[in-house]
Amino acid sequence: MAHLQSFKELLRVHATPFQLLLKLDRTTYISTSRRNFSLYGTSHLQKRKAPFNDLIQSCGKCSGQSVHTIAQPQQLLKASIPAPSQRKIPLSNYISPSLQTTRRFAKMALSPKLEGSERTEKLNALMEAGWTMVEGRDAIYKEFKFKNFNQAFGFMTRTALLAEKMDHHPEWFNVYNKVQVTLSSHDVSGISERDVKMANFMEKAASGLTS
Ligand SMILES: C[C@H](O)[C@H](O)[C@H]1CNC2=NC(N)=NC(=O)C2=N1
Repeated sequence: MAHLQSFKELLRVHATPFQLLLKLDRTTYISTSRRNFSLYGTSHLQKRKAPFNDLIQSCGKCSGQSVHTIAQPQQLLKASIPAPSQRKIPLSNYISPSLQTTRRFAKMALSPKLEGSERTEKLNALMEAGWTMVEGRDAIYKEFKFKNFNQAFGFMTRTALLAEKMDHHPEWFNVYNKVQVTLSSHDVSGISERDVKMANFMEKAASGLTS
């Protein structure tokens, strides 16, 4: 598979250095525009040297933020993606992005699958509230039981408005006063902060309504 050795190569591939989107790895993406570039990633500085560390240092603004911006185009041209063997970037990772694509990858990078102690802490709280883990996939489930259909549908309506705002949608089934909900983030094939946020919203929306 063709590999990109440097940013120059990427720019050659793309011909003009703006609106590039490159997936550096599972949780780190870079999108550039004519004026700057942004690194999307949850721990691009913590876990390993960011591929554009020299640019980030030169900017001096990044304090381990998840999104880092700004470099001048000429700096980008100088930047090279260090390519130790395991970090060669397949050309197939190069994505000529629509705005929506950029947003989608940013969402994935900024809200990856929950892991470690943060995951345990957040899921335990939801288990206390009656959520359960889904057998065979990384997802959470709860059945809400309301006084009547009206209240069940009102709950769904409020959640639907949030889902559209978050661009994050539940898998659910409603019959009369029951709403069975499964939450998972399809783009990262597991439970992310988005699912925790939606579950907590549902708990509040249902409080006082469930029988
Ligand atoms: C194109 C659209 O933005 C994506 O498909 C969104 C829509 N809603 C979603 N909902 C959930 N639960 N997971 C997703 O990955 C997801 N992605």
